[in-house]
Amino acid sequence: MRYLTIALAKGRMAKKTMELFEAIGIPCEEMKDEHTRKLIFVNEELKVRFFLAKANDVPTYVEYGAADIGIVGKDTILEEGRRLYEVLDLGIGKCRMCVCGPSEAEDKLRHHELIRVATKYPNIAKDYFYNKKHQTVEIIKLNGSIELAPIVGLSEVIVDIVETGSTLRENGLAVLEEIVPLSARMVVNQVSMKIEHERISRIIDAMRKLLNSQTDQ
Ligand SMILES: Nc1ncnc2c1ncn2[C@@H]1O[C@H](COP(=O)(O)OP(=O)(O)OP(=O)(O)O)[C@@H](O)[C@H]1O
Ligand SMILES: O=P(O)(O)OC[C@H]1O[C@H](OP(=O)(O)OP(=O)(O)O)[C@H](O)[C@@H]1O
Repeated sequence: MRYLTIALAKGRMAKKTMELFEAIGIPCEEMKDEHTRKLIFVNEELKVRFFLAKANDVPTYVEYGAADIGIVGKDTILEEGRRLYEVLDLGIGKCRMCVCGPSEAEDKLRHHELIRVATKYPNIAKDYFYNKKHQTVEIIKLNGSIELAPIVGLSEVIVDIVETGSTLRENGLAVLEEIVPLSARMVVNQVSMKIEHERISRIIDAMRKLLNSQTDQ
C-alpha cells in the first residue's frame, strides 16, 4: 500500500489540526514536539505521512500531488488559486477577510476614489475590487503587520484578516467592508481523489462525523 501524505499548515492552526487527526485515529504524536527539526513524520502502521509546510505552500504541494490531502485556511486557498478539491470546512481558525482602515477612508472607498490598498493577499484584493466592486485601486503587497500601512501613510486601506478585531482597535482602525468569512479547509489532490478514493473518503467521513458530534454538544 502506498503512503497517504497529508500536508498541514504551520502556525496557529497546526496544533488544533493535529488534535483533529488524532481524534479520528490518525495520530501524529511526534510532530507535536516543538523542538524537532524533522520535517516529515511517518506512521508505518497506518501508511500515513504528515508534514508541516508554510501555509502558502500547502495548496502547491496538494495541486502537484506531493501531498494527497492538505489542511489550510480558506484565505490561502483563495489567494493561491490552485487546482484542487475543497472537501470539508474544519470550523477552526475562524476569521474574516475585510477591507479595513481609518474612518476617513470610508468616503474615499464609497466614492470610488483611486486609493491604495496594502495587503498580504493581492489576488483576493484584486478579485474583490476589480471583479466584485468594479473599482480601480492600487494594490501594494506587504508580508505582515499590515495594519501599519494606513497609519504611516503607505495606503488608505488594507485588506487583511480580522479575528477578534483587537489589532484594528489598538491601532485606531475599523472594518469598512467584509469580503468573505474564513476557516480551515481540507483540500484534496484531484488525481488522489480518484486513485485513493476509499482511504480519502474514509478520512473525510470520519472528520465530518467528529465535527458534527462536536457541534451537537
Ligand atoms: N487572527 C488570525 N490572524 C491570522 N490568521 C488567522 C487568524 N485566525 C485564523 N487565522 C488563519 O490561520 C492561518 C495561518 O495563520 P498564521 O498566522 O499561522 O500564519 P501566517 O501569518 O499566514 O504565516 P506567516 O506568519 O508564515 O506569514 C491563516 O491563513 C488563517 O486562515
Ligand atoms: O483581529 P485580531 O484577533 O487582532 O487578529 C487579526 C490579526 O492577526 C493577523 O496577524 P498575525 O498575528 O498573523 O501577524 P502578521 O501581521 O505578522 O501577519 C492578521 O494579519 C491581523 O493583523
